Amino acid sequence: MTLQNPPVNSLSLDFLTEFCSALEKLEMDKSCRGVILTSGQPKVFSAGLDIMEMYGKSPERCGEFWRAVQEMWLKLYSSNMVIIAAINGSSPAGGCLMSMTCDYRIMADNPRYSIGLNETQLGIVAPFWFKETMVNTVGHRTTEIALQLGQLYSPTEALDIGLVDKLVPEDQIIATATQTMTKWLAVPDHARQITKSMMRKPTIDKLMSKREPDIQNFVSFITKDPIQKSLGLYLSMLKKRKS
Ligand SMILES: CCCCC/C=C\C/C=C\CC/C=C/CC(=O)SCCNC(=O)CCNC(=O)[C@H](O)C(C)(C)COP(=O)(O)OP(=O)(O)OC[C@H]1O[C@@H](n2cnc3c(N)ncnc32)[C@H](O)[C@@H]1OP(=O)(O)O
Repeated sequence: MTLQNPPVNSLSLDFLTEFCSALEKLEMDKSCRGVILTSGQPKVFSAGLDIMEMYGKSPERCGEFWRAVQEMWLKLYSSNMVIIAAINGSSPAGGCLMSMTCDYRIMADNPRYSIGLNETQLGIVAPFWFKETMVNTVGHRTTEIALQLGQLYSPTEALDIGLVDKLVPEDQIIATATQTMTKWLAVPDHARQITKSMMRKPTIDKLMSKREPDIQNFVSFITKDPIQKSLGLYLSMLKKRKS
């Protein structure tokens, strides 16, 4: 699957809805056992959640957006398929979350790229299921530091902490992902799927049992004046950086 939402593959409500529907089709297609997730945009895997969906929007719209974010996470994290992230660009925040739901992460070895959960840098807080996905990937202590600082890691640093599994030159990323897929698909599906579910079920069940309160929490947090102000400042910083 190639992410195509120019310019930076930000995860808007429309994009998430289309993504989930495409993933569901593949999930139901018995001939499809694995997916390589990559970006069709230069330099960026995904810029994370579309900040415009969280800024100046009505509570109803924010709730609808958050349900779509939950759905994307649930579909990816609980997929029966092998999902390999070919991270061919920067992957902050929601982009990092998306990568962490995959079974294996291969990143382009380019020091200009970065990956991590940088929410605190925007004045917002990574929800418990973002946090738990990171704990399940890199461990508790590393997550504690990463989340409080809102740390973005270079590919080499990300490899060091286990946030990604392999670095390769960018032009070899799909070939490496394909070779890796062959190795993963050599394992009998049922045994691998049960094992994957055993590892991830507690985190998935936790969100499933708290979906509505999690949406309420998000809406009440994101619509607060100081949070809106932080997001506004961050957006203008992003635009200014360009000029
Ligand atoms: C106890 C209480 C607990 C309560 C908890 C409850 C709920 C939790 C609440 C909130 C959690 C919300 C979680 C959010 C997670 C997220 O994903 S937030 C998004 C974070 N993303 C970022 O910080 C990335 C920002 N972007 C960049 O750093 C760069 O754009 C890039 C990705 C590195 C690419 O750089 P590049 O130079 O190639 O591109 P530009 O910077 O020039 O960008 C082009 C264009 O795109 C716009 N843009 C970039 N990122 C986003 C984005 N995420 N959303 C929307 N728009 C984006 C940028 O502004 C440019 O626009 P233009 O100037 O109009 O062209």
